[in-house]
Amino acid sequence: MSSPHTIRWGILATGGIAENFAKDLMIDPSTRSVSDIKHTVTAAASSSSSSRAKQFLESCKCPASASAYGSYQELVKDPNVDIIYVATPHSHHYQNTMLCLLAGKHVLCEKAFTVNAAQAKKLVETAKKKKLFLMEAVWTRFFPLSIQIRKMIEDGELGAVHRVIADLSFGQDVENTWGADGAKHRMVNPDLAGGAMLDLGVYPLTWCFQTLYHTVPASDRKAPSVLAAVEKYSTGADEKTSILLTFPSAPGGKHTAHGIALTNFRVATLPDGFNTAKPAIRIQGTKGEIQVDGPAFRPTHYRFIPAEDDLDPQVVKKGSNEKVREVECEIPGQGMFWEADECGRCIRDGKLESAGMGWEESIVIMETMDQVRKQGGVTYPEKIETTEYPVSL
Ligand SMILES: NC(=O)C1=CN([C@@H]2O[C@H](COP(=O)(O)OP(=O)(O)OC[C@H]3O[C@@H](n4cnc5c(N)ncnc54)[C@H](OP(=O)(O)O)[C@@H]3O)[C@@H](O)[C@H]2O)C=CC1
Ligand SMILES: O=C1OC[C@@H](O)[C@H](O)[C@H]1O
Repeated sequence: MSSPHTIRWGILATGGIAENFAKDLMIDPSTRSVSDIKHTVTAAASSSSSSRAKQFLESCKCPASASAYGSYQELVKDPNVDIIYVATPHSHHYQNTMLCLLAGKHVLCEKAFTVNAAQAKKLVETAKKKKLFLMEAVWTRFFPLSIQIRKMIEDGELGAVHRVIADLSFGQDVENTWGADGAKHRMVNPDLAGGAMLDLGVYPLTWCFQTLYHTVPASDRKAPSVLAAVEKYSTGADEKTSILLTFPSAPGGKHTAHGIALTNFRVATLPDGFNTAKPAIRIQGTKGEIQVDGPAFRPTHYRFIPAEDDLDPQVVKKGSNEKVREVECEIPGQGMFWEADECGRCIRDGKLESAGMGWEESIVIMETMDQVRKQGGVTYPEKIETTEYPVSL
């Protein structure tokens, strides 16, 4: 057996998700039955200070040899780094990712990829030109659960898929309840491209796209039409966003399908939290339905409910459907290592983009979100919408 390929990560920013990601990189891949890829963290950078970066590396139990930088500019020059994980707020993804690419580093950039589609296209153009790997960090797509569900759809187990309903809502009233500075929190602060859609809505959109778009042959994929209802906080960021997508060419035939993506900061997907075994996502086909229990970003359980032969609504049936299949997909850690493994394999194999979260699909999703924002009148400051580089934020 050949030895595993080791990928050397640099972590750009030291906030909440950077910590989860770096800790996942440190988990032995054999615990998830992976033997071809290994990860190490060789550097981290904080825009506040090198001591913050050092403290971060220590708390994530990264190797003692890892370098701690007090600026992102220093990190991108480190020759011991292969790929950089960008974990800043949405507003900064374009500038930070461009910095890495222009310095010759591969990049995994947190969701939402950018503020708008124009920025996403520029990053892709740059990665292509510089022959570098680039991927939006939609970790959920790389869970075995997501891969299994996409395969079931591709294999026709659901028949013709006509509707997907997906929700990720936190009833948190962020602006008013997250302390005196609640309105400045990255989730609702327009200066940081906050808002329910860019922060949470990407997950219900991911479920609509990975089931209704990704599962049809690439040559048949067509962008959906978009209808949105959007309500805003006093900050100007969206707090309730409901999106109705019509996909012209859905899996299982040449029919249309509706994708309904819901996100909301005032009410939760389930009022009793995320632990209840209730669906946050429903994928409905002519042969049956898959229900995925929430939360939409890190689901661990789904059930397949085959359609009854007799769907006559006049016939009232009692008792349980014995053909229902419950599937538990355990996650040994936070679950961010699967997207990291994908980056490692792509870099090892000289691929610039991942088949699981390809450039074109990230761009189509950003275009969808551009349309939602336009319909809902959500705007962000020009300096974070621009494709100019460099811009100081
Ligand atoms: N995949 C997932 O499950 C999750 C993804 N995310 C995504 O990750 C990104 C970061 O989110 P999260 O870690 O929760 O955010 P945090 O606020 O916890 O961290 C963001 C970090 O970005 C850096 N930063 C640079 N400039 C700024 C600025 N002007 N304001 C605030 N922070 C700045 C800071 O690090 P430093 O001082 O070290 O430079 C800061 O700690 C977002 O894109 C979010 O959507 C978030 C949560 C979960
Ligand atoms: O990506 C995310 O998923 C989990 C949420 O807690 C977080 O706010 C969001 O950014």
